[in-house]
Parts: sequence; C-alpha cells; structure tokens
Amino acid sequence: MAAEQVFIPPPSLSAKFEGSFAYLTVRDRLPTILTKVIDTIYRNKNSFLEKHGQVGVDAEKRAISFLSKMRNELQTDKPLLLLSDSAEDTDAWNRYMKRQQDLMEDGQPVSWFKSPWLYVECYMYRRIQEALWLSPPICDYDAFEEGKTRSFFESQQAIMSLCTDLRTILTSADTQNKDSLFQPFLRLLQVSLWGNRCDLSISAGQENSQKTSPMESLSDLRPFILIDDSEQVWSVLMSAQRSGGTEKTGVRLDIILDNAGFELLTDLIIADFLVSVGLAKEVHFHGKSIPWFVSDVTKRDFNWTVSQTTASNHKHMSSCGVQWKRHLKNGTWSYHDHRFWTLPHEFCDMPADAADLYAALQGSDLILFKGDLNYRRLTGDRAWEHTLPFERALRGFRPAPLCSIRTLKANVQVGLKPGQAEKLASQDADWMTSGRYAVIQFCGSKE
Ligand SMILES: O=P(O)(O)OC[C@@]1(O)O[C@H](CO)[C@@H](O)[C@@H]1O
Ligand SMILES: [Mn+2]
Repeated sequence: MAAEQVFIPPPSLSAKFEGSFAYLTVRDRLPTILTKVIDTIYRNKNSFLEKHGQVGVDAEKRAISFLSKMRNELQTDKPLLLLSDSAEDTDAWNRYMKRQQDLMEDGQPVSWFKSPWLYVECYMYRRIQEALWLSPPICDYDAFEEGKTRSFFESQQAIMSLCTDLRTILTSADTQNKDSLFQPFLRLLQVSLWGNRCDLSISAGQENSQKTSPMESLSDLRPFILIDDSEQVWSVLMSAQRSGGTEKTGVRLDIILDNAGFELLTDLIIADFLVSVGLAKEVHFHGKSIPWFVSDVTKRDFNWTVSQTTASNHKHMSSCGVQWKRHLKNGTWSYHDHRFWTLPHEFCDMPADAADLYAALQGSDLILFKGDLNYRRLTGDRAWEHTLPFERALRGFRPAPLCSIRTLKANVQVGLKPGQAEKLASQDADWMTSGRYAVIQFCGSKE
C-alpha cells in the first residue's frame, strides 16, 4: 500500500499527558462525580429500607463498598479490572479491555491515568452500573435521576417559552412554501445546539439548568458558533421534499440524544417542528441503556419528560406533550437504546463492533449527533490538527449524512479554517473546554 494511503491517526487524548484537560478530568472531576454518586446512594438508605426492608439497606452498603473501592483505584491509578457482572455487554467491555491492553506501551496494564480518556471515562460509568447490578434489589436505581429531574424543573420558564414559540411558529407556518420555514428551522437548530450547555458532567453534577429563554439570546450567541453548516442540513431536508412526489414527504431523521432536562426538550421541540411542517416523516431517537455521563437520557428519562410536559398546567407545554405522545403512539416517533451508545468505542469501530446498529443508521436520511461526548467518539477523541477535514476524522464512519450539534467541552476540534484555532487560543485559552463555543458540523454521505 502506498505510504500516503497509510493513515495513522494521532494519539488518543489521555490523562497520561499531565496538565491536560483529560488529566484534570480524571484527577478531579471523575472522583467528584463518583463521590456524589456514593453520597446520593447513602442519602437514599431510608427509601431502600422502606421499599425493600433490610435487604435494601444491605444492598446500599454493598453498592457503596464497590464504588468506594473503585474510587480508590481511580485515585491511585490502579489497573482497570474486568467486569464481573453478567450483563449483555460484559463480554464486549472485557474484549475492549484486551484491545486496549494490547495497545499499551512496555506492557503496562490499562489504568485510569495511562489509558485513553474516552475509554476510562466510559468505563467509570459502566463500573457504577456494575456496582448496582451486583447489589440486588437496587439494581435499577439511577443515582443521577435527582439531578436530571431537577434540571427539568429548574428550566421551566425556558421550557414554557420554548413550547409557546413552537406553537406560534406552527400556527403561522406556511407549509406549502417550505422556504419560509428556513428561518424558524435555523432558530430551533441553534436552540437545540445551546441546549447542550446544560450538561451535568462538565459541571460535575452542579446545577446547570437553563434559566432564560434561549430564543432571545441566539443573536448574541451567533458569533460563538465556529462552524455553521446549517444550510447543508437544510438542503438534505429539502432534497427529500423534491423527491416527495405523492407519497408522504420528509426525511427519516435520527437524533442521537445527549442530555436529559432542558436539552432533551429542545430536541423534542425541533423534532416536532420538522414532523409538523412535513420536513420529516419519522424521527428515531437514540438514548442510553444505562445511566451515563451524569445527565444523558435513558428510556425512563425520555418517557418521564414527555409525561411531565403533557401533565403541565401551562397550555402550550401540555399541548406539546399531547402531540409528542401522539407521535410516539402512531410510530412517527420511536425510541431506541442500542448497547453500543454505552460502550467506549470510537464510532469508526461501529461497522465491525455493532454492525446491526450501523446498518440501521444507513437507513436514515439525516443523523443529528448531539453533544460533546458524541463528537469525541465521532472523531475518536484524538489530538487531531484543527484544520483536518471532518470526514477524515470520521475514518469511514459515514452511515448517512450526519451533523454534530455540539458545544465544545473537550479539547478535540477539527474542520477549522487555517489560523482559526490560533486566533481563538489568543482570545480565550480554554476555548475548547468552556462550553462557550459550539459547532454545527456536517458531513455528507460518501461520494
Ligand atoms: O456529551 P456532553 O453531555 O455534551 O458532554 C459530556 C462532557 O461533559 O463529559 C466529558 C467530560 O467529563 C466531556 O465529553 C464533556 O465535557
Ligand atoms: Mn451528556
């Protein structure tokens, strides 16, 4: 194979690089998150007692002992351990550890500070789940639920104004003149983008809800969008219109969800808009099968959010909720939670390691990937040159036209113009990790 065809990607971000964002995350933020999980389980002792009797209290102690042991391993950079629960993905996790072990230099064991950041961070959340699965009868306890529901309740004003905006847009929408829908589309896409700032992992669980209506701040936030491929997303939506003909027009849209709370509302809002005006004929939502990165959406969060919205005494919120329940009931909307979304793999591994999911996504016309962790997995969480084209960083992960909708909270970013990163770094040292900047970054289907 000619030399230029051998494409060796740069190293994975890792805590082995002292002082790096990965290092600070593994040293400080992950132990903080883990301690909050332990405290939450401890505070729920009485409810476990009421619900399960003494076995519930024994289970609480058992889970806390597993988690405290893991925290010590993390803080003293011990080797990662094979998973010992017998879940559907246990073998996949343990095979992945072997893969990572084979990549370690000098035969060092895989460990918290020496292995790739993406791997060890995902591994921590899966070990939290292992601690609960090994502690019946509290196996299905979600230690992050309080934070996720609080984020929903404390974003009520923003949610109400967003639902009101949607009803206003739909009341005045001229669905026969699709071009007239471009501006509302742009606004709702940016609302969904900025909804990604409300994530409880970057805040290590600190309250991080949306207080004001995002619609009013879009123009102020516009300069912070470093890449804006909204028009390319729009042209994918319009192409389905032109080939619409007589049958039901609109794309099949897949949204790879990120955070519960306000961000999930923004995703449901734009999905409802696209279906209601005929730009999408079906929407597949993809969430997580276990609690993940503190605030990521699980099936329970998804269903709870739709029900809460429906039950609201705010008329526009409740009418949105009623409509969303209708979409779910008639199959226009569907929810999926494939295991791959809570594995540590880079997305370029999906064709080999989750061929069924990759094949399913190939049936999509447009895939929206929400958030920072999805961006890290799309690009492999590697120290790429900032000007590398996005499709190169995807390394063959091209199931369908896709777009990352992401606020920057980790130091990986590609597809920038020459000089753009240098200018940003001169203005704002932590431009890649503060969440102040964002991208709407598109990659079309393979030529
Ligand atoms: O995917 P999200 O919710 O936008 O962000 C996830 C995140 O907060 O967690 C990791 C840091 O702990 C980073 O990927 C990112 O900062
Ligand atoms: Mn998240």
